[in-house]
Amino acid sequence: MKEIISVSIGNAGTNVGLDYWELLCLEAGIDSQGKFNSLQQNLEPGNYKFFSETSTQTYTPRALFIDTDPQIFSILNTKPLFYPTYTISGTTSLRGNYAKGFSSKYYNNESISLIDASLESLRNIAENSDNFEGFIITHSVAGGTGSSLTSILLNKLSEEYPKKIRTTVSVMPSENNNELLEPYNVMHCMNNLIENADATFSYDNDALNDICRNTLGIENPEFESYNHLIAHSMSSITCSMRNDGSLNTNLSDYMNNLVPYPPIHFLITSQFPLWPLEKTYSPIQYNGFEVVFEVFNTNYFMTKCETSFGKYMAASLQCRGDYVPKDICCAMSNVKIRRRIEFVDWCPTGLKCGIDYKIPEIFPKSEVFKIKKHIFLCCNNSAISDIFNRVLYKFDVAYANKVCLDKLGQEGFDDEILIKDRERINMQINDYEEALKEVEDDEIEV
Ligand SMILES: Nc1nc2c(ncn2[C@@H]2O[C@H](COP(=O)(O)OP(=O)(O)OP(=O)(O)O)[C@@H](O)[C@H]2O)c(=O)[nH]1
Repeated sequence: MKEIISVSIGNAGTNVGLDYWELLCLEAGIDSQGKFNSLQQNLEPGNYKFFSETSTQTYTPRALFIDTDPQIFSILNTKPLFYPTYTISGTTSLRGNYAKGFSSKYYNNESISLIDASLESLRNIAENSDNFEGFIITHSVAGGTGSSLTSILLNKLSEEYPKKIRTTVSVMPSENNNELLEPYNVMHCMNNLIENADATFSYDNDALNDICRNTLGIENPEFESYNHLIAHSMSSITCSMRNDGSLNTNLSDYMNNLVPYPPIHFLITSQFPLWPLEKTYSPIQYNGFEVVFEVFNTNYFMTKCETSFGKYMAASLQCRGDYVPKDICCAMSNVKIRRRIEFVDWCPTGLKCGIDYKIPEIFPKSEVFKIKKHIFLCCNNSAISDIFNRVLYKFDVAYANKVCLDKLGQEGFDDEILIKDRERINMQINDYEEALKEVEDDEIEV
């Protein structure tokens, strides 16, 4: 079992990261002081791998928090669970301007010292690990800090740790966001994710909003509810790594099972059931077939894209809780036909499944019930190109209207850079179109 280091960048990244660790602590029986609370549950030793242990038997998350905004200190100061030295902050937020984070003016003074300090902390965390496998970076692609520092750090990590796996949990913006610089932030950041991340788990605030309203009945959902959903999903991504599961037991399994070739590494997730806590009657007990069938329902996907129009390149199911393996196997073969799930013909991995018999935890202030049978889907579907099309569309509108181009120019971002970035996003969309094409018989090597 290998260690994974989590890095949270910017405001959204920090909020998501904190929720993720809160859930991991609940699942590991570790309290807010980092102490194991034996009253909570029986623990498997593997659960500790994500934490480092001190001589006083205190467990500390292998986690680093980075923000340009110094406010991060006041949030993390109240949380003794985390090492104070692993909170790196600057003096002022980038106020939604990616280019500022990269510009020589700012970069020389502040970004570079933030990144240097972050790399130093990561070296310390890595030295205190037996066999760390890689990184999970939480961030938003739309914020100034979440987009720029993530891009710079990914680049540095690929130089310093070329053999370690770099994954990101990336929050895509809502379609209705009207921040002027956002289209540029998103475009640059997506380019860097294409180049320097090995796998990106994508979440978007519109899809999370729909789930909160339509499934959980929350009239005016806030970030807190979105972040709980993302944290639940992250807990499922890593549960078999923490609990000695049978599928995706480390990050390289995710790569092998879900990423057919490097740029096609944008993954989407869904989970079922999400039973609203406020419902007056207890949750329906779904059977194996029902959970597998429903988890492919587009209503539960945490990224807004038309999966039913796309094709799957690979998909893996993580069953969590009280399952009978035979029921799941039957459900998997039936569901492909009944849901009309189409896989590309050139990728052999198809649909895989693992079971973790531990029932997932929920937040103390949860929106959902604790359910005995939970299922999580992580997949690579060509419909994710919808996101890249939206990125391109928003960029084209902003660029055609010369929105804030002067601000980008002041930071050294000229037309040439912007057009090059645009081209790369276009190539990514073409890659997804290519992926949909069927392989001719004479192209198949025997
Ligand atoms: N899901 C989620 N989205 C958030 C949260 N906070 C902000 N966002 C979204 O993230 C984007 C802004 O990113 P932030 O993380 O706030 O900004 P930042 O990366 O800290 O960058 P600067 O503040 O510009 O320095 C917008 O699209 C927001 O809608 C959060 O807690 N959860």
